[in-house]
Amino acid sequence: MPLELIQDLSRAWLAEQSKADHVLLLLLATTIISYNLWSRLFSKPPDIPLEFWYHVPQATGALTVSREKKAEARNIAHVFKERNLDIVILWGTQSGRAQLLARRLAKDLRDTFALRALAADLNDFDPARLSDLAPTQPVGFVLSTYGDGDPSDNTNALWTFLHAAAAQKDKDEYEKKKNGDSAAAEEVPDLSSLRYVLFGLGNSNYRLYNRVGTTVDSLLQRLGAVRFGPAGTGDDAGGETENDFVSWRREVQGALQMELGLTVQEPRYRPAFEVQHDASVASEGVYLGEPNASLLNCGGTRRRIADAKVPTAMPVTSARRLWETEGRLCLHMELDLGTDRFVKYKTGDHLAIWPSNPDHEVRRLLAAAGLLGRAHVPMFITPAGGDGDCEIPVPSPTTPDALFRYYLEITGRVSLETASALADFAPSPAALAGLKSVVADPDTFRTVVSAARLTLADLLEEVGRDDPWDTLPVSFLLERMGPMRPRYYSISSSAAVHPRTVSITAVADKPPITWEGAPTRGCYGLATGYLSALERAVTGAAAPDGAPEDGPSYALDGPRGLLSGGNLLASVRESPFKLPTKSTAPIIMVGAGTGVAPFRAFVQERVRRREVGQEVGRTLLFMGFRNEGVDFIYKEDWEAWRRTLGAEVFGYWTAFSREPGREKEYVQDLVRTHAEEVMRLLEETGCRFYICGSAGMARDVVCALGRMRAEVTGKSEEEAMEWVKRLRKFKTLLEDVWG
Ligand SMILES: Cc1cc2nc3c(=O)[nH]c(=O)nc-3n(C[C@H](O)[C@H](O)[C@H](O)COP(=O)(O)O)c2cc1C
Repeated sequence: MPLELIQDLSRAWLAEQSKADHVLLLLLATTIISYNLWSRLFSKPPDIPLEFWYHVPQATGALTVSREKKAEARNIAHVFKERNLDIVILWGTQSGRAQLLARRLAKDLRDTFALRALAADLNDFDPARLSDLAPTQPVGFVLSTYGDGDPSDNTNALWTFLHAAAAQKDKDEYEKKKNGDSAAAEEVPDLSSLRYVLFGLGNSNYRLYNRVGTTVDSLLQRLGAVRFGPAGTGDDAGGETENDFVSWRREVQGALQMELGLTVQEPRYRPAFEVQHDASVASEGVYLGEPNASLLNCGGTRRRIADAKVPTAMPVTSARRLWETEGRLCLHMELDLGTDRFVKYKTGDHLAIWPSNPDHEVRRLLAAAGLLGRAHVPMFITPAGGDGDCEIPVPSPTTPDALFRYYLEITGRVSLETASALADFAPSPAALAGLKSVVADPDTFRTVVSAARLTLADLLEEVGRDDPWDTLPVSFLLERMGPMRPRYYSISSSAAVHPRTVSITAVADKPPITWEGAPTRGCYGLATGYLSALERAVTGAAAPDGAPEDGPSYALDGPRGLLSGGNLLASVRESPFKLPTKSTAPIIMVGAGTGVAPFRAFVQERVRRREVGQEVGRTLLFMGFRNEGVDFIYKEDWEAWRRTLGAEVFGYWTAFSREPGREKEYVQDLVRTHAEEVMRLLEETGCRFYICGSAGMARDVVCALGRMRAEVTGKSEEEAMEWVKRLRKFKTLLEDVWG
């Protein structure tokens, strides 16, 4: 509309208005301006969403690192050349096992063939430069699958690169087919000079078993790379990862021998690390259990605060037992996040907890390895030889006591390979004979050692009897035992309601006690054992001198008193398990046992939204427990929240699988009983379906969903499962599961 016409029209309109109209208009304008001014200056800021302020600045993995590192150092071909390497083994791990296996493979190749082999973090290299490698520069990939068939954090960059490159190749081929070979296309990464082998770690209880290993393998080949050996898989379901790895490695050795024309060296143990004890070193610089330099000698306050992943000392502000039976107990713990602005969480995140090893296991390993006399003598750990794996898995200098207590996973089951390798260090013919009798036959080993959950200390004691294994090198222990890794717990509090406090919910198995208050064999549930000891200390429930039923004791004060007064080392890990942004969106939650923990946080948050006047959408919760009178947790919370939200908004149902005199019922049965409403809600925009608990339970619930869809639509179960896949893809279906 031309400007003059608008001016004419408004002039005509104004001319027709009375004085009273003008006054009214003026009043209206003044009211609007005053209202705006008032709300800006005097109103309270909105109570929700607080998540915005409490967003955790998580390290973003490869991207963050890549910006900091020089391009050359991130070019794998350059590193090969610069360090004169023969092979690089790259590990992609979430909880440390792939890293350990990659290091073992590199060490084995050094020992067997005198190869210059390096084990390295995938994140240290730019995946786009894999194409720079020559066929004489082979690479090994050792990759675990996490979450719901997802890559570990440090595999993300490779994962994204391979998917993008393969999609580009598909597009390129399509264009060429359509428009002829001359069709202009972007350059597709060419990996045809890459020679590789691959081992995937997974657990067949999960729906997407070893998805990362299989996917990376096929994408590499799609881009022209050549696998010169078998693609191995290690299945954690039956605890067979170690054995699977050893068989795969044997085949890889054969393939490498062919590929590179190698000769086998005389077999003898070559330590990967040099360890020197030095009593004269100033104690302030010695790591006594501090996880990193930022916490060394700092009295609990870390110096470098810019990384939310760095663990910090968090006080346990309250702890209680939600239930207790003869063999197990369930803990609810609350921790104060303190004042460090980088330590924050969002509803649905995880808390990573760094446990320590129990006193008796530390003592027994020190004694069995002949290190009791030097338990507190500082030692320097450096890489042995120039061409090896230079990364030291623990801080140095440290002490044997700190090494076994804080830095290494010493309570895991000993593997056949590690047990066999001990033969070189047997302190006596009797010990050697004892060792040989258990390692000679894999079946005997499985029953005598694996099924009995023997730790390394158990085995050394068992076969060495009274002889300490004092020729056992500390390097051997560093190579064989993984670095201590945190255990993750779903946070059971809402960040909007408790921004500076997190709560966790954990079930601990009570270890079987048979002598002197110490478990006979191994340690069941390292972190949960540690948390129960902490709970006893915080609540004052500990019996003097640790009565047998109290379980193992721990150095709860931490190194140099870092954790005294009931603190533990923890950090927040971001999780994609999040509530929809709109509080009106319906949500369906399915959880079993402690799997209901994040749902406690979700419902708590929705109640808060209601309390501040927001509308809350339909909220359904299906929970599974064993026994109503025993392990049904947070019953009072659910009841109170249903009263606040109203049954028309919040509905919850329970299934019990071990209720005497009642038929077993599981969460998937509950979901099926409510099929009509569940299916209807899933059609609504923004609806989310959450599952939290064991992988087996999650699989059963997903199958139930597929069947329900097939029944509603009359289509086949395969088609229904495609629909489930789409739910996952579009983040309508979210899972937080464990093996
Ligand atoms: C929370 C969680 C999720 C997992 N998800 C899968 C999965 O989707 N598929 C699979 O095959 N294995 C899965 N696993 C099993 C791991 O791959 C297996 O435990 C592996 O040994 C871990 O290796 P890492 O320590 O190197 O990360 C999962 C394990 C955990 C604890």
